Amino acid sequence: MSNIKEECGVFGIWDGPESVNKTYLGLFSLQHRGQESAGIASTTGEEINGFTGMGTVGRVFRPTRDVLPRLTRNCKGAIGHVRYSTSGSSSIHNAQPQIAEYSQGSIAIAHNGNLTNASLLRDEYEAYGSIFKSTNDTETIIHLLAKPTHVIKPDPIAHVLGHLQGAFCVLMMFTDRIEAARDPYGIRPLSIGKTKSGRYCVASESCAFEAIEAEFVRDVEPGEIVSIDENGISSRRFAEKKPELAQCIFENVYFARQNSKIFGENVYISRKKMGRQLAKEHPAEADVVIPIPDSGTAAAIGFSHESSIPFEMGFVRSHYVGRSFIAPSDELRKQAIKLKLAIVREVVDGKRVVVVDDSIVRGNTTKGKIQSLRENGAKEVHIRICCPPVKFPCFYGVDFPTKDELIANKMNIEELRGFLGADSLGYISLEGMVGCMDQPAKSFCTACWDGNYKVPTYSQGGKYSMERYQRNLFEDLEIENE
Ligand SMILES: O=P(O)(O)OC[C@H]1O[C@H](OP(=O)(O)OP(=O)(O)O)[C@H](O)[C@@H]1O
Ligand SMILES: NC(=O)CC[C@H](N)C(=O)O
Ligand code: SF4
Ligand SMILES: [Mg+2]
Repeated sequence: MSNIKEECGVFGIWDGPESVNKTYLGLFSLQHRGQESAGIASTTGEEINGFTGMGTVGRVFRPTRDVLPRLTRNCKGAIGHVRYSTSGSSSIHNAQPQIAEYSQGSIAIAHNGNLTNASLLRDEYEAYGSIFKSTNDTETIIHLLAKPTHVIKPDPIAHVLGHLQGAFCVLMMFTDRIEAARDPYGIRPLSIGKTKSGRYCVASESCAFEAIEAEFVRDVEPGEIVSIDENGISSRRFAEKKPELAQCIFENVYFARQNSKIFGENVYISRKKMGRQLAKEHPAEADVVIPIPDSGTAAAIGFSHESSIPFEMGFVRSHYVGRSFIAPSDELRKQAIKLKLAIVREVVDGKRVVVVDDSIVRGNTTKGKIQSLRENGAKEVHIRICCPPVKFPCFYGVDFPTKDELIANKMNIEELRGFLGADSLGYISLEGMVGCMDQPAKSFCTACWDGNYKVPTYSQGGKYSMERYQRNLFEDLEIENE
């Protein structure tokens, strides 16, 4: 498995008793963004109920648990979350949506992204006696909302959002509405959809709308708060949109599903364009182009179109192994790569093969598979990668490892080619990759490739920076066994 960890996914809808089932379906289609825990919270208009569990959506909400019907009773609206931990351990106490009671009533909160000042804020609140029940960044938002000097502000939510730094697409559900907000840099995606009956929903990716037969309306603007309730939708700002956005282009390269529209562009199309660009920058003399599925597939099609080298599926992917990078340890990641990708000998035997993938992070996937291609008779192996070498950590909600673990920091491209056992290795250029997007380069974050962190990073204490007094020693077991 890869060492990249998935993003979280959020979904919210105000559609009466239908809301819970639609949230379940929405989360199902966002499953690729996080498989550690899942949860749904619903409101009756008077109270908020919720359920979270470790594992995938289907597992947490398995029919024998009878949770969905119970959450549906008198339901007016619902929000949901799928998590891959980037702040705090992978434990049930960090699963979302998190529900709390405070002086203004009940709140449920679901968050995608990473707050870079959460640790600082937590220090401040703990110094005044606040007790946190989780060890993630998200709970900090609830404490900010509950602060007596904040509840009396004309718009407490806008005020509190103004205190947050880093990446946040956050859904806050109160008994009478959902408030959805996106950080002023627009780091993570968040879109608005509309059901056939005219009810509104929000989701991390537009692929969730397809699952409930809703149509894509537009993205939530960076710095915008969208309110969804019985009367429909309304919008206000908590901050101006930054003139230079920092939309995570890694969403387009790797995270998002290919039928989603991310930052205004279809993911499949942008990946295919990147594949074409890659073929222009690093052509190869070969007989066949094969992708490392799933995320390398669209880029490989683009490479094949541009180079006129036939496209084949030389690897088949087991759909009974989840997206590989979610495994909690390197050993399990490597094991999962073995189980996940098998080679079709008939495609590669005696051939000069171009292998296209979206990224190399630790090199587990590429290293593991090149050797097997040789064993299956490939005459030559040319690796082509659809993003530049990943050299810098991400502090905005992608759990990239530390700098030292990134293979591109351990060796140069020629050394890496030798290490991987390839005949040639070519990465798309940063300009080439960004140039495939419709929006100008300055709209995107590219920090993990060029170290240009446009958004302040403050606390860099890592994933466990708020787990000061206790660590969940059974994190791995919890993921596996719940
Ligand atoms: O260099 P590494 O550390 O191995 O990480 C990079 C690999 O991991 C990801 O795939 P993954 O299997 O996680 O997801 P996918 O099934 O969506 O392609 C990515 O697409 C690369 O193949
Ligand atoms: N990847 C994410 O967006 C995770 C959200 C939040 N930072 C958490 O760790 O729970
Ligand atoms: S550092 Fe990389 S992964 Fe993180 S937000 Fe920026 S582009 Fe995305
Ligand atoms: Mg992949």
